[in-house]
Amino acid sequence: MLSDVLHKLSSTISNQWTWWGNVNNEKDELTRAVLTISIVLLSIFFYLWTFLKSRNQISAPLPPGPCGLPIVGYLPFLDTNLHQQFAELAHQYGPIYQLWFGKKLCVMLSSPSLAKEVTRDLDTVFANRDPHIAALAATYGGFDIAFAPYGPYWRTMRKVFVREMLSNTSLEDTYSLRRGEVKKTIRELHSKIGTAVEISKITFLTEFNLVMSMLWGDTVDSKRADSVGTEFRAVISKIVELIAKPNMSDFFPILARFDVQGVEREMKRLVQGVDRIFDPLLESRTRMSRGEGGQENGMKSKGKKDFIQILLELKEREDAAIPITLQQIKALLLDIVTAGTDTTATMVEWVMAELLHKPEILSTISNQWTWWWDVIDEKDELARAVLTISTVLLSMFFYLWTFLKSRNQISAPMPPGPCGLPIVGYLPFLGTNLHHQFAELANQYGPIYKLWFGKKMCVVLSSPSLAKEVVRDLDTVFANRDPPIAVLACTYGGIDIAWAPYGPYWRTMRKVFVREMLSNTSLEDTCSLRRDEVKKTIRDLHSKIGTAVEISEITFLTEFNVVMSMLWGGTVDSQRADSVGTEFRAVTSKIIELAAKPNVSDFFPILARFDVQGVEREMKRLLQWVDLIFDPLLESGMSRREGGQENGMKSKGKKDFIQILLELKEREDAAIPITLQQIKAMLMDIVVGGTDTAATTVEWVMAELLHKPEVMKKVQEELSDIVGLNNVVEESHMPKLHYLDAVLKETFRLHPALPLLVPKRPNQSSIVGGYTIPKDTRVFLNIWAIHRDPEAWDDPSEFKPERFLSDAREWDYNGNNFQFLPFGSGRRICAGLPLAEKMVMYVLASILHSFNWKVPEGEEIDLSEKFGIVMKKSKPLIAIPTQRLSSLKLYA
Ligand code: HEM
Repeated sequence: MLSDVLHKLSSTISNQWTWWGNVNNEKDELTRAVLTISIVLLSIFFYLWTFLKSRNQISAPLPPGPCGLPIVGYLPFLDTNLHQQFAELAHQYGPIYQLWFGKKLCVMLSSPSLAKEVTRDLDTVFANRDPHIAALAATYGGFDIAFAPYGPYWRTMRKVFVREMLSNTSLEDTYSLRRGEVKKTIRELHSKIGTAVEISKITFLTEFNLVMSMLWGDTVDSKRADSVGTEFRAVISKIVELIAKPNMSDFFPILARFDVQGVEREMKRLVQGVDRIFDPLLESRTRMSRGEGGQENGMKSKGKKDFIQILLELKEREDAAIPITLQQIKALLLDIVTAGTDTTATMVEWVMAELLHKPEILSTISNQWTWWWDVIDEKDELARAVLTISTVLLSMFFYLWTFLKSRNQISAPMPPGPCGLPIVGYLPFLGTNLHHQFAELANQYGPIYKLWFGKKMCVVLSSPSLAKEVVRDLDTVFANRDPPIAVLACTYGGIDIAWAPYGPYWRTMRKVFVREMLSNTSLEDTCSLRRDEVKKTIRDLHSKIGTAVEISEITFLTEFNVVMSMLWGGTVDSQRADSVGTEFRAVTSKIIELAAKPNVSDFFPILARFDVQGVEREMKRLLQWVDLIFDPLLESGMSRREGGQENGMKSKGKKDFIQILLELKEREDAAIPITLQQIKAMLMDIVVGGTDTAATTVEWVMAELLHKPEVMKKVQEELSDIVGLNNVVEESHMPKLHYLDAVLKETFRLHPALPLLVPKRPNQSSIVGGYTIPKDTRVFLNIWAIHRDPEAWDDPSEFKPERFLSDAREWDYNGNNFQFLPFGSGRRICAGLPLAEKMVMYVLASILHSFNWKVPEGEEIDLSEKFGIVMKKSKPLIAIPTQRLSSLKLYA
């Protein structure tokens, strides 16, 4: 029985779980039941284990703090003046201590150095908010600036606010409005001379009118503004009071739905009050902007737009990366009006109270500051304006930080997606062609959806706009990789370029590679090496004229030899290179296949140590094999250095890439020292990543051309025109081969070498397409689906190179057009791009110019795909070359 179960377990895994749904006899059913129970038990064990482990893992202790009572924690001991109570507790427990408020752990910080740690050193980690239920209700669900989660939405809102309302120019343009308001207050106070006035009321109204006039220009008439201001004052003070009120629902989420203290209900009532004030003002403003009232905006006289006008315009823009709704505008207004009025008014009241308390200071100030009222020149006016603005800004800043308590809470929902089965998630339903299956799921669930692979959450993105969000707007967050165990095994623990975590190590490795191997000068210096390798291929093919050749074998060897000669500067002799290349091809395709194979160790970390499928073991075996190739080559590189013959490109006084790497390895002063293993990891990237991708691309182009003889004819006509039948192709011809370039681009569109790019892993939770993607999720960008999106492409499944010629848009490989990303985009875009483009074009042009090609008799071109990290043809392409150029000399 046990052996039966184990047998089923292993065959299950290798068949990727498809039998799960297709049991056809009782024995199978029994096995399935036993398997399910084992998985459940294993998972429980696993959860217990991870829980215990995570408890033991936290190396620094939690801060000290008072114990409080069971369940309610410190809540029953809270005073009304929290800030004073917290300061007293800090005397007892130190500048950092913890308190439990029900189920919520709170940490108080009360020293400048801790403030610096949180707001400077760990700024991005602590930049999130922890809005109370009351705050969420007051801000239409956290849509304002102050409570929005740290991410692109917050960034957009804040940018709009700071740039449009608080830029130097806007502040200058609105100076007269502020002056008008202050003058009005002085006039009003003058009319009350000798009678008692409530300072906060006067200051609130002044600040309120000031902010309102900056928002609305001068479209709200002053009487209406005053009455709105009085209403607003009452509402705002209640809102601010409610936000700060300890609320059971915040500390016991289970009680939240009952709203025991009625805080949420009361807040919603207040927000309705705010709506009653804002809605008519916004409606009349919308009518005005549409020209119904004739007057376009409140600052028309100066040809400027007031802030409301700008917000309303943003709302109407359909192409905005983050569209703004009316509710979001209101949330923003509420922030500005609340932060800009109550805080400032309160500060002024406090200053007045202190001054009245200390009459001697008041008299000094009134003597020194009389100019505040009696400005006599422009300089004074400017100083007064700057001071007023600084006070407003400082107060707003103060307000924004008052409610700071960090927690990684994101209010957007999780993406939709299929449920899958308990524990194993969607794993049993995975097919062989993941990119096709992902595209079908996108048709069902939309361009962003989630899947659970065991314990691992994956998100698949399949639209240009989502691609943009991830690789442009949130590039640094998503620049991390999520290497599977198999990949870690073959990259010496992820120390190569492609899988290294985003950070200084990756940056150094990538910089060394790009600067030393792929700079324009290096590419020029190595041009003759590439020419020699391509000539060799042409010679080789000529010797096989009339016989069937496997295209990918030829192209792999060519690309491999090109890369190897660039690395070793032509020092590896050609026969040795050819035999190494043939071995390498076999290993490379196994490595790439294994790296893409679903591995239960990745999805159930508890099983990783058992390596149930043997993927890790197999990968390590392949790596030993690669070591057997690289080690002697590296040793010969080292002995060349020792033996005086510095490098393979000595004749030109240049260093080959291996020499540069070996030199770096010996440098003791390097910021990030490079070891031999890191050099080998980088070589793996270059050789494995650079050859198979390029060779497969050439094979796809050839397959499409043999499938469409009319396109092949046009390509060869262009070659005859540009190169001439009496010449061989040179790299210098490439910029003129426009049609071949379009053919290559169209092939990349239909058959991108990496259909899901390299999976990304966000280093913090973020919102993409309105959904939360939690930290450490595995994120796939399905560029295969994007490249065939009918909304982005006409006849998306048709091979039509002309679209890259006739379309007025600029097409390149730099990842700026999010409809077309064959090399990825953003920081982790393909590092070998300049070489890849050169090599693929050069090899293609050469074999298409030197030979005519046909498929063997009775064979048909098969264009079906086989998924892998690199997407291959499911059947290798076989074709027969015949001589095209007249002179035999051109093949020598
Ligand atoms: C037709 C040829 C090639 C294609 C289609 C291709 C495509 C790609 C893609 C899609 C990525 C991942 C980008 C992302 O995740 O956004 C990538 C990464 C990479 N490629 Fe290429 N590549 C090609 C050739 C090469 C060559 C020739 C080299 C080196 C000589 C190379 C070196 C790399 C490296 C080092 C990375 C990792 C970059 C990083 O993570 O910073 N590639 N490539």
